[in-house]
Amino acid sequence: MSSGWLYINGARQMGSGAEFVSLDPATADAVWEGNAASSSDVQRAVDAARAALPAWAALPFAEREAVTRRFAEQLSAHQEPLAKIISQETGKPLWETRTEVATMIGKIELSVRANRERTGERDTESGGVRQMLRHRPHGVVAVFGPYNFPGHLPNGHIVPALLAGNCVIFKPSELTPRVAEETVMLWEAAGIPPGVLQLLQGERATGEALAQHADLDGLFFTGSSRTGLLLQQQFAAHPGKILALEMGGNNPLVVGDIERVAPAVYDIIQSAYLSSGQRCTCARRLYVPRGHAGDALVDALLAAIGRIKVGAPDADPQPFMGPLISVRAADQMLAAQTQLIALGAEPLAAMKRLPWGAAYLTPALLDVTAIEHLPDEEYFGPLLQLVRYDTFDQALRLANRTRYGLSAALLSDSADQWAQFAATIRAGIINWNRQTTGASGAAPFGGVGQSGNHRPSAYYAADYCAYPVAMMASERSELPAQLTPGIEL
Ligand SMILES: NC(=O)c1ccc[n+]([C@@H]2O[C@H](COP(=O)([O-])OP(=O)(O)OC[C@H]3O[C@@H](n4cnc5c(N)ncnc54)[C@H](O)[C@@H]3O)[C@@H](O)[C@H]2O)c1
Ligand SMILES: O=CCC[C@H](NC(=O)CCC(=O)O)C(=O)O
Repeated sequence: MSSGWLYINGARQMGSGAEFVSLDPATADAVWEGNAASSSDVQRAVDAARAALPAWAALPFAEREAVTRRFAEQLSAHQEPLAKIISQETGKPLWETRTEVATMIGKIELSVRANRERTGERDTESGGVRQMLRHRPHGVVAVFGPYNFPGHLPNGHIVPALLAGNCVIFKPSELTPRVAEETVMLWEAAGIPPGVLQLLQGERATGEALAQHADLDGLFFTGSSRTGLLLQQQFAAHPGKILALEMGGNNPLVVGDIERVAPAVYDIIQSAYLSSGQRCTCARRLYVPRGHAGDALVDALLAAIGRIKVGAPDADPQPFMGPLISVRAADQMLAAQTQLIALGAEPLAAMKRLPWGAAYLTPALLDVTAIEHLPDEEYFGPLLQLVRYDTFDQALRLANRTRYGLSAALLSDSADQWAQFAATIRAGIINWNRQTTGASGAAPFGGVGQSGNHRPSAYYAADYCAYPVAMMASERSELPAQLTPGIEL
């Protein structure tokens, strides 16, 4: 177990707030134990960031880029230990956390490219006037991370923010402090200057103290819509601060006209149960036509669900699904299932707790067709709701019946159905014959409705990390050939 620290002004130090612990969800062993950052720790971190900002922002881009590239080297050198730590603290199988670390490494190159392409410089001249486009960092920004990708998703804010010249205060999820600590150690080894990247561990109180700090210039958040909406309300009084919200989804997956059942079943499983259903892009609602073709698909899906391997994250051979992040999260999923059944859902495959740990659940498929008012909730776990439909138009209408709008996918052999789907569905990520999960870091990543605030991340993260400055410049002041009417000199 690691004895936890904060990282303020280039030094590791104990927090002076409340004690908290992070547990391995597979074994319930403590993984990290330490003290949260108190409001005075938050104050010291903000002061150190403010002091470090002028020098960091003034560095040539190439020098900031060099630090991020050294961080990528550190990640490569520590790929396997970091994957093991992520697996231990989240319960995700090792095969999956290895891809998470690989994605973190890939993020550096993508972010350098995105910075140049989306927030680079432009110089033109017209009639003796130079026109220049520059981008400036916002200043001191906070990054709040979720537990489900404790390495990759905060990294997706931190790397572009640092490249743009901001100083970052990182507040990871209280469920994954150990991963954050390890990541910051790699930044330290990469030579990040004191005050430029700091780590404040803690629960909600630390998050609130940081989010509400008067000297913060912005906050980049990935997490639940519930927390995101609270932050949105707090920031409403501060239009000068930048707020980027990447939030949840209640994502639909529609099955149209298909001939081959097996690839569709595979895509459904990858959509609904990947990461034990703990991805913001996971499909939560599955629309399948009534009739023989739909029945055959549901039968094949049920058979495949029954064969999904759930097991210890480090087991050999590897399972597809590990435990959920915590016993509490598993309890909440079981409660959601009970509630849906009480509303009229038919459990085709009921979610069950597995005997080898209270956070382990089997994947569920509930037929919710009979529920007239289906709750528009994100159930963040391995629970897929099946709706049988009569017409494709009806399926699209139902799919759009959500306040969220993150991801959506269509499984269909029909190009006409795809054209209709792509034109009708309201979401930031829309796929055809591909799973709803596994979005590309080389594209913008964000959603509409309560999934975000129109500041998409991934390739477009560069946009919210800097603001544009348009300049027009002449070497000296000149009188125009003709004065504006009404002026005499
Ligand atoms: N759209 C995306 O890119 C994306 C990606 C991953 C996860 N998510 C969403 O994240 C959720 C799962 O993550 P989670 O449970 O860690 O989210 P969460 O909202 O509980 O926590 C996210 C962060 O906010 C902090 N926080 C919580 N309450 C706070 C408050 N009142 N004030 C300030 N900070 C506070 C937490 O400590 C944590 O660091 C799901 O809803 C999922 O869909 C979205
Ligand atoms: O849980 C939410 C993120 C899921 C993941 N999305 C990305 O990785 C976006 C790309 C990026 O940020 O680089 C997914 O779609 O599975």
